Amino acid sequence: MADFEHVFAEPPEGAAADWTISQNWRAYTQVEHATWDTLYARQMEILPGRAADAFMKGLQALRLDTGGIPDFALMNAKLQALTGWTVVCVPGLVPDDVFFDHLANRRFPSGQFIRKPDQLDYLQEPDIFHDVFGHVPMLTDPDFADYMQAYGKGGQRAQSLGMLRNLARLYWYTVEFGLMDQGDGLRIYGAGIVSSATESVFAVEDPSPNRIAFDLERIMRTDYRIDDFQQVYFVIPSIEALNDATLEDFGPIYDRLKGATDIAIEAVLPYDKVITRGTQAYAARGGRFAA
Ligand SMILES: C[C@H](O)[C@H](O)[C@H]1CNc2nc(N)[nH]c(=O)c2N1
Ligand SMILES: N[C@@H](Cc1ccccc1)C(=O)O
Ligand SMILES: [Fe+2]
Repeated sequence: MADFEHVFAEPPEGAAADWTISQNWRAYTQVEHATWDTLYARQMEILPGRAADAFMKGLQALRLDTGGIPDFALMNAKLQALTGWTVVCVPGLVPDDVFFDHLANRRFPSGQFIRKPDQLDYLQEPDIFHDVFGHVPMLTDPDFADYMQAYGKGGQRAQSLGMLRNLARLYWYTVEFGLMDQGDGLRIYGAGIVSSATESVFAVEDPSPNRIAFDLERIMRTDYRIDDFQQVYFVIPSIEALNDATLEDFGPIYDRLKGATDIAIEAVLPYDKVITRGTQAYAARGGRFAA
């Protein structure tokens, strides 16, 4: 991660001790506001029928479509009234302990910058479109709001126990790339998917990836890829069920994980509850680097 443009080892100049910076909303250019509008409009063509109802409802409630990059002062007034969460600005990826401290206090750290017009489809670091459009709607859901705070506290604990590599996979396969069985079909709730035009279609409809029922310990043993569409998605029955499954003390689970092997990204295990078994054709032909 060291060569990412927006990663720093200590709070950069102008940032507070908790790494927050001012959004400085007035400084965004017309091009930057237009980038938000383009990305927003594109997702609205794709997400109805694919994104979870909880996501669509949250998006509506926050009114992130009033033109341009949302002003956090206005957005936070709505969000805070709903679930007590606020969004704060950070210069980019922040260290894990800083990230967890924000979540544990119901503050979601969002990048301040927006992607350049030539990066609409792919960028490595989270920008304000991913962080706000992707993450914040779900924070209006009371159960999800509690889950994220619990994850922050759980992260602090995992870090002290040296188990962060395992716990980070839970975040990855739920908060970032989670699918939900909504009853009327498979739906997206993961921020990394809903903020991506291409993965929004791939995650729900493509025959390539495996889709496997949520299994906490299995997820914490499963590798993930950060550079392309996922080869496996895990499906929760509901946000409430996700919350229930993660309330238990992870101590004994961590003890078991210390002696367990990692599970390959494309593996399907005998005990997996398989929802769709993938062909893995997309990854086999070279993923996003395919000719
Ligand atoms: C697991 C770990 O906490 C995770 O990679 C964190 C690190 N720092 C971050 N910092 C920001 N701004 N946003 C993030 O999503 C994260 N993720
Ligand atoms: N229950 C977990 C904390 C946690 C909750 C929710 C998500 C992640 C972690 C623990 O004991 O460590
Ligand atoms: Fe994210």
